[in-house]
Parts: sequence; C-alpha cells; structure tokens
Amino acid sequence: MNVLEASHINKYFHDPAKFHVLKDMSFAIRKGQFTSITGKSGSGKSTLLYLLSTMDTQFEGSIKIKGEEMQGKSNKWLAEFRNHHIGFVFQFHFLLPEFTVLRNVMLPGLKRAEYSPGEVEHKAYTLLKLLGVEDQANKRAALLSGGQQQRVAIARALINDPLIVMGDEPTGNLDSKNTAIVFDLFRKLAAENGQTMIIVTHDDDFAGKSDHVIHLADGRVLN
Ligand SMILES: Nc1ncnc2c1ncn2[C@@H]1O[C@H](COP(=O)(O)OP(=O)(O)OP(=O)(O)O)[C@@H](O)[C@H]1O
Repeated sequence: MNVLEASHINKYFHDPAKFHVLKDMSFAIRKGQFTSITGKSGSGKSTLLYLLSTMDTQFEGSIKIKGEEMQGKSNKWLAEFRNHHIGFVFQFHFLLPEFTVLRNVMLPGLKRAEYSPGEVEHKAYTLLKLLGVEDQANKRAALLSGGQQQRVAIARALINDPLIVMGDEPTGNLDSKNTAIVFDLFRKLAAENGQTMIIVTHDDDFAGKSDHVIHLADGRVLN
C-alpha cells in the first residue's frame, strides 16, 4: 500500500531569478518502507522534504498522503493532519531550551491528549532509553551536547507513533555508534510497527541499507 504518492512535482524559487529547483518528480513510498533521499549538496533534498512534509504548499503537482490530496488544503487543516500523522526531525532541533529533556519529548504527546500524562511520560522515558539519553531526562535541554539534543529531537518525533517519520539529516551530529543506534531503531519501527521513514541523508552507508533510495540530480529523480 502506498502511503505517499508524489506526481509531477515542480517547484520554482524566484529569488534572485526564477530557478526551477524540482523538475517533474514522481514517485511513491509504501507503508513501512525505509526511504532515503540522497543527492549532492544543493540538489534539492531539503526543498523536496519540506514539500512532502506539507509545510511548503507553493509547488505544482500533487502530493497524496494516505490517499488524501494535500494541495489546496488550508494551513489549519494541514497542521492538524501533520499533528496526527507526521513526526519530524529537523537539522536544527528546535528543543525548548528552558524545559527539561523529558518535558520536550512529552509535549507533543500531552498536546495530542490520547494517553494520560503518566503514560506519555513512560513512553518518553522508554524512547530516551532506546536512544541512550535517558540519563539526561531531567536536565534542561539547553545543557545537552548537539548529538544528545539530536537524539532527544528524534524521541520527540516518535512520541505519537506517527505514520510517517521525516528527517533532514537526523544523524548529522552523531558519531558512528549513535548513527547505528538511530538507524536500527528506525528500521525496527518500520518493520514492526509499519511506520514509514523518509530520511534525507549524506551518509551513503545509511542510504545503502535503506529499502528505497530517491536520488536527486539536476533537479530530477534518477531511477
Ligand atoms: N528560499 C530559497 N530561495 C531561493 N533559492 C533557494 C531557497 N532555498 C533553497 N534554495 C536553492 O535551492 C537549491 C536546493 O536547495 P536545498 O536546500 O533543497 O538542497 P539540499 O540538497 O538539501 O542541499 P544540502 O545537502 O546542502 O543541504 C539550492 O541551489 C539552494 O540554493
């Protein structure tokens, strides 16, 4: 089953001159598939992920998630859809620096209010443990190293069991040991929970081990 279908995506930037950054891209991503988006610096990986995440609505073509067309929906509708179905890990972590690590991970779960605060806390702690940062749980997020913050941001992205996890270089600040831990966790979530991973990466090793690679070059998808 396809969880995401992109058809004839075209995207232009207009600053300083008109620039055709994404050219007629079409592809499908299946449920539970571990997809890497690769390509040289400047090839459009982050731009494409931003579109797929529904955060950028300025493009031509169609993006369907769970069979639902994302084009033409209001920002409010899209925000609600993202809250329910998509977890993000950005290059910058956007943790709330004055809140504890545990609180940062719990917040999207508390906002969703599907589980009790106690259950959300238990889940947050379990995720921090899987990512090897449970000993930082009660520290203020601002005090953590870049790599620790990245792992906390990954835990936060996973707290609501999203259908799709999207990451822009989610292991960019991690050493090889922690990159392997994150990769194995993503792989397990894809295989056991059917969660779909869409990950922008420079790491050929990481991409080589994924189920599906979308390789960008000259603004196009190479097959
Ligand atoms: N807001 C913008 N306005 C104009 N050009 C932009 C804008 N954002 C990105 N670009 C250009 O679009 C191209 C693709 O950028 P993008 O950040 O998607 O590449 P990338 O493959 O993710 O690169 P990297 O691997 O270096 O992060 C680049 O040439 C970039 O300069």
